Amino acid sequence: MKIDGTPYRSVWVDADGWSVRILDQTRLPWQLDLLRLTDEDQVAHAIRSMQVRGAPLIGAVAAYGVALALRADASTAALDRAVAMLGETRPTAINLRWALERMRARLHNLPAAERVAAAYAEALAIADDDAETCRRIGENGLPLLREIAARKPGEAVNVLTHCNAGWLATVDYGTALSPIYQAHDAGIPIHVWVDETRPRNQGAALTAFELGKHGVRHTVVADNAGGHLMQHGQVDICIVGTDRVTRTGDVANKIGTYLKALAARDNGVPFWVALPHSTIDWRVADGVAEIPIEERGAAEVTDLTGRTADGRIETVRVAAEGSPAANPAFDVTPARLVSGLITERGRCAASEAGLRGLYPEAP
Ligand SMILES: CSC[C@@H](O)[C@@H](O)C(=O)COP(=O)(O)O
Repeated sequence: MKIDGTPYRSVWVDADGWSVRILDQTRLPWQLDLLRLTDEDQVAHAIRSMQVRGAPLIGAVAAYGVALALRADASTAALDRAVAMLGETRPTAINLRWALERMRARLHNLPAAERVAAAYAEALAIADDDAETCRRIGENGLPLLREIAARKPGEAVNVLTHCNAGWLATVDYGTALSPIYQAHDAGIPIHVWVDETRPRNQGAALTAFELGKHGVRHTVVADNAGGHLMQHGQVDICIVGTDRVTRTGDVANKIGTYLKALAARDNGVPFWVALPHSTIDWRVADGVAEIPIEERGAAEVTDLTGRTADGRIETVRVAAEGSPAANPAFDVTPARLVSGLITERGRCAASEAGLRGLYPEAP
């Protein structure tokens, strides 16, 4: 996708042919900082600190982290160490484990001398796969928006989304935002309600930034506004991304997603979830009981970061001094509240039968 006319992916290999470049998402939307990562510890730090975030993107960046680790030591022990260390960086998004397992499977049986080149090739294949997958998710979600547009000629289709499931969360195009970009490019009038997404404000900072750069009309709302908007007929459809979908169709996503699904159900608003194949955890059946939910630091809740009037990026405390805070970063929306899933292979019911219909080869 483009920023001010320049095409970007969210991760790429530098012109030097080996170091890894990312956009520092902790500085967006205020500053466009390109970071250069040169070893697996820097990659782990980038994922933990959320300089890169979003389920598909952290998988792709971790894959490059394995390639960087092997440059220093291509032994099997080093490969296993890098996979284990990078796999510990964030617990909820299954894409991380998916990408690392794919790297390990590709590299384990190769002679050490062949591993570095193969690791870069595999990481690129993962990145390319994600970009193409997300493009297709857009194609498969587009008819939903077209149908709504056909029912209200001359009026904008109002979509509500939570967190950032755009190109910044993937290698390119995004998941939930991909159909929105395709609809906008096809001339369908679209307006997006962007949940701010406390505590880290991925909606206000990243989704609003992306949509603005693409020229998509949008409005940032406080997280708690969604129910009211739905009651008043101002939301035609909710589309969100996800960090892990169980084989039965339960959906883990950024904290607050579940409440939006409840409000959507109460108001008869369709609630769709967009995901790539790498987000499905075929090993898990019960999302609420089995998906690990990341607990992040209290400071993300008690403090806010933003730009001052004179252009400095500063963090200020908003909670009362001394009050403790809890920060569960994800929640699980049970499949029964999900209208359907949008994947690169098409749309399906949020159920084991629905998913297996699209992925018959799954374990
Ligand atoms: C295509 S991204 C889907 C999800 O990863 C996204 O909605 C989300 O919850 C991201 O959480 P984050 O904590 O910012 O990594």
